[in-house]
Amino acid sequence: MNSLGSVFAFISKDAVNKIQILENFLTGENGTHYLTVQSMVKYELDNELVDLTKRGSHPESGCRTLLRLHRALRWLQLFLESLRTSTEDSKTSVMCSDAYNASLAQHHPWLIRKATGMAFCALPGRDTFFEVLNAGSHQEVVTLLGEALPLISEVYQITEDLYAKNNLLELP
Ligand SMILES: CCCCCCCC/C=C\CCCCCCCC(=O)N[C@@H](COP(=O)(O)O)[C@H](O)/C=C/CCCCCCCCCCCCC
Repeated sequence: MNSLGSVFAFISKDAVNKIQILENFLTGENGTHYLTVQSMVKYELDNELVDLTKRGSHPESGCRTLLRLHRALRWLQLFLESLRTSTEDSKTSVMCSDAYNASLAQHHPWLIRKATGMAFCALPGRDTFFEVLNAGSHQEVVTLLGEALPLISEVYQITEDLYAKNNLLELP
């Protein structure tokens, strides 16, 4: 994302911050509980380490932090699928914003939605995206995406099912 320009810095900064929160749990004194998503959910729920209805004493639990990244993964899945099936005249800004509106947008306040919409207008064209992926010719990238997307879907679905089972999909 950094190679796409500074206008995307506020997005990548948020993603990096959230990954850092999870890495800190993993390397912390209770790190063994953070080796899998399943063990993290069990540990945090059993020990009342998650703010379930409103933000309180655990504003940055592993569960709520992963939930934000999980929702972003859905955006990525939709966007990459669009990119994979796109044609020469497809617009990345439209693909990106359609994917955003079908996923993350419903969880973001007005200001973030506006800022994100403006960032999408600054997106480079489809060819640049294929180059950014740095995986060979267009056809090779399309093949690679065809292999990667089922794995992204699987990861997404495992987390979605686990969070649904534990009523964690709307954590504040
Ligand atoms: C072919 C090139 C592919 C490029 C691949 C890029 C890979 C990047 C993958 C994901 C990046 C997006 C990560 C965004 C995480 C957002 C998490 C979130 O929703 N955070 C909000 C809520 O957090 P809390 O306040 O509750 O802690 C936070 O408010 C958001 C802040 C920033 C806005 C995030 C907008 C995300 C838009 C979707 C990404 C567009 C990327 C466009 C570049 C291709």
